[in-house]
Formats: sequence, structure tokens, C-alpha cells
Amino acid sequence: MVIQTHELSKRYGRVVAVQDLNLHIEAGEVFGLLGPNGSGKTTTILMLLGLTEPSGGWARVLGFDPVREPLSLKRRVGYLPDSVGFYGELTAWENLAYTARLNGIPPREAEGRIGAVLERMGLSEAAHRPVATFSRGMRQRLGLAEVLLKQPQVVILDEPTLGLDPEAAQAFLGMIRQLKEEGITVLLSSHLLQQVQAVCDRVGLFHRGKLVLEGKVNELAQRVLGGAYRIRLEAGAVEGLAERLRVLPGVNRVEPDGAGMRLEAAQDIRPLVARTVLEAGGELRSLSLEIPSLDEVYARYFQEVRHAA
Ligand SMILES: Nc1ncnc2c1ncn2[C@@H]1O[C@H](COP(=O)(O)OP(=O)(O)OP(=O)(O)O)[C@@H](O)[C@H]1O
Repeated sequence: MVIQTHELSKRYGRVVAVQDLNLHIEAGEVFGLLGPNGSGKTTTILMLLGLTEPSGGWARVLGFDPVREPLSLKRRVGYLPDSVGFYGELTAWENLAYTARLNGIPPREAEGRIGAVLERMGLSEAAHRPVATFSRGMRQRLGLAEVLLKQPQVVILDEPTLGLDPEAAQAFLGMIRQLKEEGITVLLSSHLLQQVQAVCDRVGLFHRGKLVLEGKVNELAQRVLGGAYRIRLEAGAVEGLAERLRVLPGVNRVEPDGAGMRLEAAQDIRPLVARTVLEAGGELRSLSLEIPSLDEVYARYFQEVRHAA
């Protein structure tokens, strides 16, 4: 277990920013913290980093207690806040050299590492330009370069793609995937559901300081959509196919969808659907399980909350 919290809570006066959070994140996972503004994501991150003290419960990151061992933790955990501060008049290289010094990396070793992380982030050519001349995307990449400089085992990113254009955001997500391939554990917070869906193994949805839903994206989808599986197929025009599909066990809806059909079932019955199409004399052109987007999951969840209230 790389990140673990037990009943972790934080109150600011009467405001409960985080309440009884139980989080378990394994080595090499990419975990997404999702939730509306003010739902407790940043506060959670700050507690994991030892930058703010919990009012209750506890956290462990790589086995370290952020309250008692913040320095051991800081050496192994990289943090990219939502806005990174660099010295604008210094070059990218100089900024990283400064960070290396602060982290006690010996100068000769720092040289090699700085060159490598700048190269990796596609910033070699801009290495000797003042950071004040960098675009938002370049700054963000420099931020990740700085995080990687200390060769962390865990990387925590707060809204890492905020303000990036779609292409820069995609490139950044690609870099996050690479971290995972290297076995680095990644925790990231975001409002951008599609991006979270593209890169995270699991997500946790925060609502008013509580973790209200947690799991793999498709598991969450099943749960919020009432356990339904959506299957889409194309089989050309086959007499009576819809009727045959409608009576299959567990099917509760069949409807036309463009050139094909969409059905909702209680289980993933794709093999049965395939057989039915063939038996009806149809030709199966496509058959897939549709995973609802995280946007839909999110919208449905808050709809239900409002409804219940
Ligand atoms: N230093 C503080 N003092 C008082 N209240 C705070 C402080 N920091 C956060 N809060 C409150 O705690 C709650 C959770 O805030 P937090 O910043 O953790 O949310 P968030 O999910 O990160 O939101 P965002 O997406 O806007 O960054 C909010 O109600 C916020 O106003």
C-alpha cells in the first residue's frame, strides 16, 4: 500500500473540508480525485504531503506519517501544485539547479539529472531561456521535470492540465501514463472527467468533503447506472431480430441506434447476443460493450443527490 488514510478529517472552524476519508492506493496505480470546487481534493493532498495537519484520523504515504516524518516523505514524493512558481528571470536549467540544491542532490549528479528530465519533457532546446518567456504548457512540463528531478516513488498532481490546450493536455496525459509504466504511483486531482477517464486506473468522487464513490471507471458506471450493461451491435437488417433480443434473459430494453441497435441488460450477454444474431440469419458487423463516460456517471450521481435532497 503506497497511500493509505484512515478516517482522515480536516475542519477549518465550522467548515468540514474532509470527513472520515479512507483511501487505499497501491504501488503503480494512477488514482484520480474528482469532485466539484470546494469538495476537499486539495485539502486531502495537503494532508498527504504533511503541508496541513489533520483534525482527525491518520495518513501514511510509503509508510511515513506526514505529520511526524514530513522530510522523509518529501524526499520520495513529488508534488505539482495547481500553479507552479518558478523564477521568471532564471532559465529553466537554473531553476532546476536551484531545486536540485534544495533537495541536496550533489552538483555533478544534478547536471546529469537536469539534462535528462528536460530532454524527457521536450524542453532541451528551451533549457537556457528565462522561464518568464515560457507558455503555460512549457511551464507545466517544467513543473513535471522538477518533480521528476528527485526521482520520486509517488507523484501527486493537482489539476495538472488546467489551462492547457487540448494538444498540450494530451501530451501531458501521455507523460502521466509513462510514469505508471515506470512503476511510479500517481495521484491526480481534476475536474476534467474525460482526461481522468483516459489515464486513471481508479477514481474517487468527492462531494462535500466525503468520498462518495470509489472504484474503476467502468465499475462506477455500472453502479450509478443501476447495474445496467449497454451493448451496441450492428447486424444489418434482420427480420424479427429486435424481438428475439428482447426476450433474452436479463434484457430490459432494445432500441434502434443509427445503423444498429442498442440494448440494456443486467449482465454482459455479448456471447448470447452474437449467437442470437447468427441464428436469426444476421451477419454480425460489430458488437461492443459501451462504457458510459465519467461525465455521465458524475452527472447521474449529483442528479440523484439533488433528487434525494
Ligand atoms: N485554509 C483554509 N481555511 C478555511 N477554509 C478552507 C481552507 N482551505 C480550504 N477550505 C475550505 O475547505 C473546503 C474544501 O476545500 P478544498 O480546497 O480542499 O477543495 P477542492 O476540492 O480542492 O476544490 P477546488 O476544486 O476548488 O480546488 C472548502 O469549503 C474550502 O472553502
